[in-house]
Amino acid sequence: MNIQEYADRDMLAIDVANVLAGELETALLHNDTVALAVPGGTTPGPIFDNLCAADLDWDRVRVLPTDERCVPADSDRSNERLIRERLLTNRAAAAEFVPLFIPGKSPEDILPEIEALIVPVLPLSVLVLGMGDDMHTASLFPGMAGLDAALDGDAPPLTVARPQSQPEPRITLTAPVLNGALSKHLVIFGPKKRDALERAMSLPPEEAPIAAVLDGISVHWAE
Ligand SMILES: O=C1O[C@H](COP(=O)(O)O)[C@@H](O)[C@H](O)[C@H]1O
Repeated sequence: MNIQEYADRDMLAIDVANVLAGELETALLHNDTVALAVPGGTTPGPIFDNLCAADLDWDRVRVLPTDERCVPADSDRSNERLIRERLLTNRAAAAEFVPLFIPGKSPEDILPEIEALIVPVLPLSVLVLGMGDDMHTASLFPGMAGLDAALDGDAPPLTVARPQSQPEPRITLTAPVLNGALSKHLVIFGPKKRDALERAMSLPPEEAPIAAVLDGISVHWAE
């Protein structure tokens, strides 16, 4: 794991977007299509605002969320909504979005359909993760039912998460898909998350799920 510190959040957003664009460009040299998985939540918006302008063959890029909250796509809690509004715009409007949730059915019922969409785009070429103060990443939450199975190296690519701390169920990529990415980045802001990450390093992944994906990851941090 390598931790890069930035002077401020704006600098981080510009630099990380450049790194991601460079990695996507390289991946596109070697593949007809490439997959970029990105988080939702409050952290990645400024990176998306920069990345969406990158001069890439976006029509060969498949963009998917690392996890989705099972809410309507127009909800302000929808990760899809954030990605569509902040990333799939400008030049990146040509990219194809691959959803992790389709409203109207229960998450368990929709899972086979979503898996059939996701499996063909794997492995991920580029992965960006966020992390909560509680050390969850994607929607792999400490203490949630099914966490051990989702962290297992033989886990199916997706699982339904019902974290007690959250208002809605989630669908999330599992540890083997996250760890199968050719390039992995974690973006965190503020001292609380920095402390949480440092604590996670000495905790088992069942208590600190972020610990399951730190091998070979580039961490980007700004105050
Ligand atoms: O719920 C979620 O939380 C994490 C962290 O979000 P943040 O708001 O603290 O940046 C995020 O990475 C994940 O995609 C999201 O669904």
